Amino acid sequence: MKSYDIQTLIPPQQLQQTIERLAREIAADYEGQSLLLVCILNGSFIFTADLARELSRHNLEVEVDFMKVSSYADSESTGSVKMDFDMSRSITGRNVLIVEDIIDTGRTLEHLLRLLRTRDPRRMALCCLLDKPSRRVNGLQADYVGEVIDDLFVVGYGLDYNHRFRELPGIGIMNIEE
Ligand SMILES: O=P(O)(O)OC[C@H]1O[C@H](OP(=O)(O)OP(=O)(O)O)[C@H](O)[C@@H]1O
Ligand SMILES: Nc1nc2[nH]cnc2c(=O)[nH]1
Repeated sequence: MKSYDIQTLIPPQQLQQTIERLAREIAADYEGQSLLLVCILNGSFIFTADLARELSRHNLEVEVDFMKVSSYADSESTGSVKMDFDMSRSITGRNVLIVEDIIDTGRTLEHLLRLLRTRDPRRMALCCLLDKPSRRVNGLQADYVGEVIDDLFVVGYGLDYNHRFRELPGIGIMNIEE
């Protein structure tokens, strides 16, 4: 049986402070406007919920929608993402904020942004909780970044290892011992 060693990287209190800061930055940019948060499933479900609740303390109209995408194995050559689950409404003319748990190589979001731009949003921006810039294979940069982390495999707060550990309240570094 495998045992898992998870070492705390970002405790819940620090995540809360980070989300409060992100909400302030976003609210300053969209003051008095409406904003559609697009939660990229699965990993972003907790982050999106907490960010939406934090944004409710500011002066903007927030809606939330969901989509689930995965990169094709040959996505670099096809430039496409597989749409597992699309959002339920039009984004044409809307302020859209894509909410991601983590940006690693940047491939998923590069392809997703290209797809969503064809739907003519008014303004589209990207918010990620965790950013691993050392892993990037393209120039992708988020507009709002929670925490920059090293090239470590992390779990918790929505992020999984083999579908487990999404429920952990903080972010931990996963060490796998066979
Ligand atoms: O920058 P990239 O290298 O493309 O990786 C980032 C993607 O990987 C994770 O999703 P994952 O495929 O693990 O799915 P999940 O959110 O359903 O767990 C994360 O939520 C991003 O969508
Ligand atoms: N759970 C998890 N998913 C990822 N996808 C890309 N990087 C990571 C990571 O560190 N943890």
